[in-house]
Amino acid sequence: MKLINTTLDGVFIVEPTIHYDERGFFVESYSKQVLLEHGIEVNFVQDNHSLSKEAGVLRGLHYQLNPKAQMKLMRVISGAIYDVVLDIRRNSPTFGRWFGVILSEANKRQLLIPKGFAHGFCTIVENTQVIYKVDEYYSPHHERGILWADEDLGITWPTSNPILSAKDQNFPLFKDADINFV
Ligand SMILES: Cc1cn([C@H]2C[C@H](O)[C@@H](COP(=O)(O)OP(=O)(O)O[C@H]3O[C@@H](C)C(=O)[C@@H](O)[C@H]3O)O2)c(=O)[nH]c1=O
Repeated sequence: MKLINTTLDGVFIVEPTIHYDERGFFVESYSKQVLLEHGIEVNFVQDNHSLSKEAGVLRGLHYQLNPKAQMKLMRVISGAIYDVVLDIRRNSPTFGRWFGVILSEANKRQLLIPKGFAHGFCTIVENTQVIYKVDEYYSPHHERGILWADEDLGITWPTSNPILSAKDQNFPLFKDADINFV
């Protein structure tokens, strides 16, 4: 398992070593030790699992405000997503910049997302299942979002006509978003 830097400080692609044999494969899907070797100390407390039935389901962009902000470790166990993070740390040199990567059942890549990022993904095949760890419990009171299609962000999603929840259709633009990360 190795961690690959991205264009956003603190965001890593986690590339597992996949051991294929005649039975199938074996992979270490999480290693606390590997994260510690990179100076990342995290206590994951909740695992989430979602199914998106169609290609073009877009969930996001989501975050929880401090003090309930979440680090997330995303992976895909069936299908594929385009996974996107947006830097919402006001004093960051990359504030307002985004990064995207394909996570799939086939590549088994994971995305490690620190606190201070909004996050969303769009499925690129049907019946996509995503599993992720978070280090803070769900808190509806701290839940916030940013409109996925905000032109100021310039995110190149795989579709211009995604399937969205009612909640995700009504998030504010980035410039109006409620953000308490420094
Ligand atoms: C996120 C979450 C939702 N729920 C409930 C609330 C609601 O009734 C139902 C569906 O919630 P949502 O519509 O918010 O689910 P979803 O749109 O999949 O939300 C997720 O999107 C991705 C992009 C993320 O980054 C996650 O942190 C999370 O915000 O599940 C929980 O019980 N616990 C949780 O941790």
